[in-house]
Amino acid sequence: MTELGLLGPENTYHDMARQKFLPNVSHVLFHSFDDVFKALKEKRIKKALIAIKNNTSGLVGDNLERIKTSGHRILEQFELPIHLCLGSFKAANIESIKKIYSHPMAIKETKKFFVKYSHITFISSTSTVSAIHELKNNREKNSGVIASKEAIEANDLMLLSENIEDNSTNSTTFALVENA
Ligand SMILES: O=C(O)C(=O)Cc1ccccc1
Repeated sequence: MTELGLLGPENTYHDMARQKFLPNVSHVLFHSFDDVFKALKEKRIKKALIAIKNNTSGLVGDNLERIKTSGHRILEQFELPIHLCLGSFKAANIESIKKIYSHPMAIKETKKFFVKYSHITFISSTSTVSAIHELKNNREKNSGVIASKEAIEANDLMLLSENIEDNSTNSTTFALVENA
């Protein structure tokens, strides 16, 4: 059985938390929180690393509620500073961006930054890195993503703006959860 399951693909904030706090632990990356919870319930993974709350934007979906109602045990909690960046497929300036893909938490944590760009439509993805993949697959010129600098650079996108999080102390708490 694999030791740990978490939200992927490679270079999500979950993956960055894993690298920082649980390096050298065998792991498998899943496409959605639903898939992580399912694998934990079916005992395909021993533990899961799941984001539960952000210090300014509050709860991460219903993850904490799901952990509690499933009777899973929280073994440890880790806090990761979250710095968000704006990336695009082609060199562009922010004024030309019409559509932005990202995970709902990343969209929430940059709301103030985008207030003056009221023409932008936001589209939810299952993770910041899935958002990058959608953008790349569609080869969309006037679209952007909100993701980490690491994920934007690893996927060869243009970095348009760094540290766009509304709160400079932005951080997320990740729970290490065991199927109990
Ligand atoms: O989409 C990701 O990269 C995640 O790991 C989920 C997430 C998104 C934004 C802040 C914290 C976690």
